[in-house]
Amino acid sequence: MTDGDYLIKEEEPSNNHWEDLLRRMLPAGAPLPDEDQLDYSISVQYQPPTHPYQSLSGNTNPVPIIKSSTFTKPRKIPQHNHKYSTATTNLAASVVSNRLREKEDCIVCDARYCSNCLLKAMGSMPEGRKCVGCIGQPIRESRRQTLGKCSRMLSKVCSPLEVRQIMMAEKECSANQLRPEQLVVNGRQLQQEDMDELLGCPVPPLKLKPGSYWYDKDSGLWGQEGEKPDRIISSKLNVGGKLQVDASNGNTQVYINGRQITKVELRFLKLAKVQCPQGTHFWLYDDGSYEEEGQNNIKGNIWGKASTRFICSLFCLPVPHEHSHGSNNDPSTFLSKSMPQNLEHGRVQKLMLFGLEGSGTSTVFKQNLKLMIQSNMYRYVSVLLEGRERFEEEALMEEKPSFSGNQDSHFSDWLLDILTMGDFDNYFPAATREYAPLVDEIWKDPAIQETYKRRHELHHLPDDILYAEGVTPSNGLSYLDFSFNDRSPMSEIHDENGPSPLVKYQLIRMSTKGKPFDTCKWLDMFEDARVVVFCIALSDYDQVWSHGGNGIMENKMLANRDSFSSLARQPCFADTPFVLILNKYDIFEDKISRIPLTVCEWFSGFGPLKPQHKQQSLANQAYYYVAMKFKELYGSITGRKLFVCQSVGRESGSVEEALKYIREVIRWDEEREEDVYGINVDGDDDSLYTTQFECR
Ligand SMILES: Nc1nc2c(ncn2[C@@H]2O[C@H](COP(=O)(O)OP(=O)(O)OP(=O)(O)O)[C@@H](O)[C@H]2O)c(=O)[nH]1
Ligand SMILES: [Mg+2]
Repeated sequence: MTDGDYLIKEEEPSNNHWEDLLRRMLPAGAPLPDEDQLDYSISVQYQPPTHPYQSLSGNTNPVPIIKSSTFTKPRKIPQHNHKYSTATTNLAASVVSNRLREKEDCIVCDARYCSNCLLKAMGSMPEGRKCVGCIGQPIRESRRQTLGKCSRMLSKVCSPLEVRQIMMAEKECSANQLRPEQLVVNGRQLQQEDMDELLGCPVPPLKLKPGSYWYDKDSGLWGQEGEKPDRIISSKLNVGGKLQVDASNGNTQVYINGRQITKVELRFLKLAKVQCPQGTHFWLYDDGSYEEEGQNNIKGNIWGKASTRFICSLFCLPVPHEHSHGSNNDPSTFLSKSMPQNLEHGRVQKLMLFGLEGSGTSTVFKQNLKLMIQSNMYRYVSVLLEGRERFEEEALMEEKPSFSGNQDSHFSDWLLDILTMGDFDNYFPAATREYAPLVDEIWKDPAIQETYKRRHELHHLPDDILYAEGVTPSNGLSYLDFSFNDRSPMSEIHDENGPSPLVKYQLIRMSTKGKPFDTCKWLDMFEDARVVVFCIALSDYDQVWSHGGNGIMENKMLANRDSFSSLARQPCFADTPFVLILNKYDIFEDKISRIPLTVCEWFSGFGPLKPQHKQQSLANQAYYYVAMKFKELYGSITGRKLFVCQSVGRESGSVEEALKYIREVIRWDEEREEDVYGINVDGDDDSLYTTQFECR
């Protein structure tokens, strides 16, 4: 973008929309910062419009434009200054300004374009996001995952209808499809007509990558050559060669439709109470009914019970497509759909959570546990149960004493029983169940503990299981994995392939029991943290406490401040963004009218403005002030920007918003990194991110 572009914009009629929007987002009573001071990295509770996407797209000029009259000479708009950041509006509010800086790239040659050049370079996009010169050419394979997923920038440049058409074309036009010669099914390379049949069937294999696959025409089972089944597609397609007995590399001597099944499938069959001694040959039909070869007697239906579908999820085995069997509302369908997705993509973002005692850090952590545990609990359970079973088998074979040793607890047997009895709905009726006690109980099971001790022998076990090595929650360190299961209408306007892969996050809770961070040698272990989250109780401003139990009483907010500065100075977090959660907003709100904020000497400069409307409460102003104090402090130590949000630890919704805010911070930081590494190629010196370092 050139200065000329800004000149053009400056001639446009001034648009107060963004100012109004901003005013509503800022803490009530806070003055609209002057243009050189704009800084929205403070989250406030803001009610977004009901249709955030529409509210942005309906605006012909959604990017905030600063009135030119205040500039002495034409100059670049300091984009970084418009960074809205509210926890509650991860779309409408937080993204407005950096949209301008986004780039769209060609899915063939990777050339990148800013929003001004995009339409010129790509025209009407009959094959999706390709430069005009690249139309007709095959896409870059690495871009296949993103086909049909609208970027935020595109959704800004085009109308929703256009976006839909472009995305549809991008996904469906023939030039962008895999080419037949890239696929081998049951040992035979595909021809165009095979491809047409495979991709045109009612339930095609989604997200195909070039490679070799096996396909069981009778049941519809489909997998990668040498692997367990990965999904169930339409049956009876006339594609590929004959299914080979060793297609999935199984060694169980149990066969389904002529294929020797894998160990995990056998385990599943056993849990589903299917009798299958070695040497059994089954016929499995596409409706899930099965019989033993030559017996002409249907024995049951594999997918019939919710419990067996659930077990499939545990073992990452496919279940029939929801359109062909089962209902959308069935929780097990939900699980089975979401779970393999989560497992496929391994990147974990570590969030370090710190806070002095009593700041509500544990509450925030536990809320997150309740809120966010989805697939990970199942992953842990499944891997541990699997491991436990394996060790038990080995113990039996080697005639060692019983593996589980302790007969008192049979929790995992109990869990398996629930699963196989089919009444697990009583135990897991909804996705929002409180899993914490369950996790705890599984954790306490002696056999699981034993399995955990031998976890190095388990291949699929994530190394981050439940609690860190050698440190238990009582030592002040615990962690949990979660992912966000919400869908942003902006980033995924329509994705008929189902949800895109979820990013996994790991919330690591540290308690230093008031010890200064300089003395914590193990902090370096977490150098790769993606974000440092520091939790402070806002209501601490009038509290006194004894730091580290040394008997010296001091104001707790000052103790928080010192602890926070000590953390900000840690070299291992020199490049890690910091988010400050100002917790216990409810108590703060209640207290602030009775006890002035100025009782804390650090806040002696606080002078509330007279509220202009009802919602412009004193608490909001005081929150804003406290946030600014911490931001100044952080800026003076690190030269960087601190992100701040508020929360009420006891309210799960509030904690969820705070976590979403943290996710936005990670995204911004990622975008900033991209720019630091010079990935933007159109010569646009990007003030958004570079100046973030300068911003105080
Ligand atoms: N009213 C209110 N109470 C809260 C809030 N967050 C936490 N609490 C309560 O504050 C107390 C302290 O919270 P904890 O979760 O133990 O926080 P912590 O002391 O930092 O964590 P530990 O050091 O592990 O004990 C608990 O009684 C919580 O229920 C909040 O936002 N509002
Ligand atoms: Mg506590």
